Amino acid sequence: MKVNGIPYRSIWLGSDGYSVRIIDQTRLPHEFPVVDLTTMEQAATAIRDMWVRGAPLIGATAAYGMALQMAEDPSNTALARAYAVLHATRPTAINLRWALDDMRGLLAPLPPGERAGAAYARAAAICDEDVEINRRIGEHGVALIAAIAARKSGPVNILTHCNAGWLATVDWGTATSPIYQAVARGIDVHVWVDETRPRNQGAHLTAWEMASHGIPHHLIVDNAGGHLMQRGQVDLCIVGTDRTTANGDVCNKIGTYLKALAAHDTGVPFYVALPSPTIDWRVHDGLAEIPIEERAGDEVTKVWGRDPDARVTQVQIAPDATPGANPAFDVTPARLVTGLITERGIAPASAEGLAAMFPEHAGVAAQ
Ligand SMILES: CSC[C@@H](O)[C@@H](O)C(=O)COP(=O)(O)O
Repeated sequence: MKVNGIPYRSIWLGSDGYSVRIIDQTRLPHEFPVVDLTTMEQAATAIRDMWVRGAPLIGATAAYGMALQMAEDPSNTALARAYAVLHATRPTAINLRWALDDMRGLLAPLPPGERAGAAYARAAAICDEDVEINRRIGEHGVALIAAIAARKSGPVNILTHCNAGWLATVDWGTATSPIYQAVARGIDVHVWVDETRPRNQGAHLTAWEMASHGIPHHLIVDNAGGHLMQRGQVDLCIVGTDRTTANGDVCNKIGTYLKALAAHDTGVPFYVALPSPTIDWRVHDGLAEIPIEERAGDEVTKVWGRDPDARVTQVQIAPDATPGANPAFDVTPARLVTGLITERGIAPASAEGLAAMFPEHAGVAAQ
């Protein structure tokens, strides 16, 4: 997508053909710093410390992390270590393991001398595939928005949680791709952006994306969604996911479940947009089986922002003696999900729905 008229992806290869360029998302929306990653360890830090985040971008960064390692040392020992270090960065998004398994499966059989070239080529292909997948998610999802627009006057009001925008993927986003494509088709949309405490990905990232593209939007506190749904001010919810089980349970940013409950109670359609690498075909019970990342408590007790002197600073909002508890994701059971918007079409959130959409995985899912 464009930033000040210049097209960007969220990750790309440097002109030296070796270093990997990312946007340090911890500094948005106040700054737009582009950072060079030149070692596998830096790629791991970028994922762990959330310079890059969002399930698809975590996977793409891990793929390039493997490539950086192969350029430095293509030995079997280094390959195994890179897999282990990158895999340990964040536990919930399945795209991380998907990308690492893909890279290791490609690289391990090759002679070490061929590994760096193959790794860079595959990492680039993973990025290109992600862009195309997300473009197609948008093509399927925009039909939902167009159908609502056809039967009402005024804008289609869409609520989204966290950032499942282009910054969370390589381009387009998942939840935002239908929105960008609706705007491109001239459909009148308005987006309710959940601030998404504690890290405020909605306030910092989704709001920035919407503002950058001139898309009408309002930032709302996480607690406002249910109220807006009760009053008929939300036509549609679209969120992303970090891991979707073979039976359609959706693990996404903390607070997603509460939005799904409110949507269910008020009859608002609740859709989840996902690229197929976000499906964990081996997992059937999201609540029991998906590891939920526990992050530092001070992400809850402190907030980042820009002060009146334009300094980006952190302030404490809780007493010194109060510890924060910070589960970063929750699981929305499939029964609360209206549909899964994938690159192949919109699937019912069920084992049957997903197996029919992706029959090549049905064998794994049944095990
Ligand atoms: C297309 S991104 C889908 C999810 O990764 C997104 O909704 C989300 O929860 C991101 O969490 P984050 O902790 O910022 O990595």
